Amino acid sequence: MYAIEATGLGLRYGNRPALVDCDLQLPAGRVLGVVGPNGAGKSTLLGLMSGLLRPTVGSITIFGKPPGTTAEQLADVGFVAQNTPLYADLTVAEHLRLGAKLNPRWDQKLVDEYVGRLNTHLKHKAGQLSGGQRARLALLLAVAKRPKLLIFDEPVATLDPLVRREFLRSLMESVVELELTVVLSSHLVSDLERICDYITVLANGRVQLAGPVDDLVASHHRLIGTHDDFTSLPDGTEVILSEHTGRQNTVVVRSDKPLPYPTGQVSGIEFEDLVLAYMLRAADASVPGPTPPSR
Ligand SMILES: Nc1ncnc2c1ncn2[C@@H]1O[C@H](COP(=O)(O)OP(=O)(O)OP(=O)(O)O)[C@@H](O)[C@H]1O
Repeated sequence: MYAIEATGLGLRYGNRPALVDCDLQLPAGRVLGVVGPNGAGKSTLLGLMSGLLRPTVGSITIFGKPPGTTAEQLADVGFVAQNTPLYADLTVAEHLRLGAKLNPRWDQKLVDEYVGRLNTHLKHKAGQLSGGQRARLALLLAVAKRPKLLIFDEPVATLDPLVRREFLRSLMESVVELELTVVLSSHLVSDLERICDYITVLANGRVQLAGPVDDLVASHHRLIGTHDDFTSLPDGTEVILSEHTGRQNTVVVRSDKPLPYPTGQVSGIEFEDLVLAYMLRAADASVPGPTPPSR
């Protein structure tokens, strides 16, 4: 059974589609990064996973059950919305007491162990905390409810690079120690590369690319040469992006087979460039990009 399985998932706000025909399969214990430009549908997808939103079409299950339908299912999912929402007038201690009251699986032992890492006083109000302290408190509240799936919408967007690194490190520690499945959205592709083993690139409300990071990186290549070098590509090669500078032609292609070009003309592609290639293709296209088969 997958931790998350979505088939033909879609959601419209009125007449306006925000997410179209989304297929997704994420095994348990994995970390999925959801990336895409503003308005791509990331928050919509995460809202559907958490059960805050209901699909207009298609289906989604979390550990085999529709999200947000039973108390047990709600306890399975920890969701931290954009901007790590906390109660500004409540202290850190009050947040933790509230969490203990509201969550049947609350892990006080874990809280006692982790609370020192918040780097703040328990009497401080959430409104007085720095972005990094808020993010760490939101993470602690989310993991202490002992969910099986942890969902973060843009958890690090407002943090400086050092705090971001520290926050992501804490997150990864929790993932390993508590055997969590995690989904997080971000514009910061380099952060996602550090911690994700699965990726979904969204643009125009559609999945442009999805699957295990290592497989996707291995099946994409960069070709560099003149325009004439790549007029006919081997069967099964899909052109993702083609760019020209002067006489030089740079082409990003997808192919599961080795390509018959000399070293120097063909090379691997960095994760960040791969994601950007799909985002650029979707931005350039007058029609929405394809929804590739999920793995
Ligand atoms: N409550 C809403 N009512 C109407 N349209 C909405 C609503 N929420 C989102 N949308 C629209 O749905 C589309 C997808 O929005 P969504 O918030 O999922 O994108 P996103 O990728 O999370 O964007 P961002 O990176 O800016 O947070 C956008 O066109 C947005 O304007």
